[in-house]
Amino acid sequence: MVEDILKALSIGIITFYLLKLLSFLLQPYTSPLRDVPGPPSSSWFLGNINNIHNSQPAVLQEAWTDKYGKTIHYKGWFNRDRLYTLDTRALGHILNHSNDYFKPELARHTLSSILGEGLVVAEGKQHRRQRKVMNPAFGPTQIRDLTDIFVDKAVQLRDVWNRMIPEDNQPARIEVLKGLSKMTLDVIGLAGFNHQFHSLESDGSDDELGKALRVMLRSTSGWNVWLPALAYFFPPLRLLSHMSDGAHARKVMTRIGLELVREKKIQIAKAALEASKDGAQERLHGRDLLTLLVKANMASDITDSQRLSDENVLAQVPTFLVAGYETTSVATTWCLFSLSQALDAQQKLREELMTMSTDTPSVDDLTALPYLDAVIRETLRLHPPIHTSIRVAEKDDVIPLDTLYVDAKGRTHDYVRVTKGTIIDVPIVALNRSKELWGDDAHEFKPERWESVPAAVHAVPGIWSNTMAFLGGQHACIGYRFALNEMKALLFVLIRAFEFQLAVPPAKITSSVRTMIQRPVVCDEVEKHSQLPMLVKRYVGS
Ligand code: HEM
Repeated sequence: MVEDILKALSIGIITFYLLKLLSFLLQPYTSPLRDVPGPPSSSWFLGNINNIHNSQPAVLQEAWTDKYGKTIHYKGWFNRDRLYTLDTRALGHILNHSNDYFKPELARHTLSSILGEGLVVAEGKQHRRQRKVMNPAFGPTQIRDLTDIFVDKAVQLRDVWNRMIPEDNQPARIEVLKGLSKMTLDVIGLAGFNHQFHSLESDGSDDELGKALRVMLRSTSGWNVWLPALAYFFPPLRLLSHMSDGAHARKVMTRIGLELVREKKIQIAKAALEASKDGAQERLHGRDLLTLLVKANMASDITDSQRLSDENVLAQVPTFLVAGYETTSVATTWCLFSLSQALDAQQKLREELMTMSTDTPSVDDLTALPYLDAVIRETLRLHPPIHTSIRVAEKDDVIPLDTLYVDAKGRTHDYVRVTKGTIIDVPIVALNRSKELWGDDAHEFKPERWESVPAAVHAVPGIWSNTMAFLGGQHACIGYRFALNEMKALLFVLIRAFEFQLAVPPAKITSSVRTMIQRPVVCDEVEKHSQLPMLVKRYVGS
């Protein structure tokens, strides 16, 4: 009898999984996307994935949309249909219905094995809860309070580069990405947790948290992401992934993160106690993101059900580090690249910055510089560090379109239908460079375009400046004000101090492929990974 039940149960389970596998493999024949125009597949196993991975971000997709229209489908793994659209209405729908469109589970699993269940990984109710408690720490007033950290660290970087230039001011060859990365790491350490990485002074090689971060970042690229991905499908492999360097680094980060969170809690409780004794205002002046987050989470005006668990608070430590440091250094590096290709713009910017009589500007000084603002907007439009995002439909849905398409059977549609499980690309760089939106010069660096932008770009569903650089909707970048102020401080200090030229012919600079972040690479030195060698000399006036 028991044997029969076990047998029936096994057959049931096997049938269930076989049916699931069959429906997975049959998706190309059943998907409503099959009649949407799109390129032919290159292989049954990889679909068009390899073509995409072997080309510069969005270049291939741009050729497809030129040929087949704004809304297309292409083939993913096992030839499964994926949706790709530049239609701003469709993208607005996807980004603003974050309960119906999540990050794919595999991506979240891989990310959570590195970052924990922080804001980047959380979805649905959990995401809303985390975001609500975290939003105040990233408000305009709070970021304004961090400006002196941005400026001090920019000045420190300036002094490091200054020492590399000979006295006779012959241009020094400086790999600017390295210095900018050290600067942004020091900034996120101080502004994020009041932690000193000291990477600009001593390479930070002795700092335990810095070491752990470097290992964790290595584990987010190349072959290292395959182990957590495989462990997702074959759970026994999770034992192996627990023994990896990345897992060890995560343990270190958890331990240090716990100490930081505990420290902040004690400080906050102490400040509250002192205030209750003498009725004075709370005296805690911690302005770093983690203090503000812990404080918001302990506040009496939120209910227990809205409070984050210690584990969720802790997960924000690697989340801030990973989300906030490389994105900003890469964006500033692309800005220096663009300014080295547009020397008139570099000089115009310098002249504007020189009108300020201070070396250490306040946030109001930085905000009062329109050309600086335009240069940053143009950089993030043309070189958004994150080039594409990705979502999966959590339910069958009908996505409205602004631009109609004609399907393979000659029928016209003003919507596209997706079924649960369909993967959708969210094009960031492709939309930022769309000629239809920005005009024929969309691929050129022209800060002047921000004096009057085309009306069409108002339809872009991005949170900032009619671009997708920081995405839009409920998952839009929480740190965008932080990043913009940091970039402004860096450019203010560096462009006033130095003149920048490329140290290699511009045609040799390309963008990394197969990486989530678009990093500059010298095409015949790929073994050195990302870098931007520049010739830097002091600006001595004209
Ligand atoms: C130029 C610099 C930056 C760029 C271009 C950038 C871009 C982005 C983008 C595109 C996303 C959405 C990712 C997705 O959902 O697929 C995002 C999310 C996020 N960013 Fe940034 N970011 C930058 C700087 C920062 C900084 C400085 C911080 C923190 C100090 C930060 C923290 C975050 C967090 C926590 C999220 C997840 C938000 C959520 O899902 O609710 N970012 N960022």
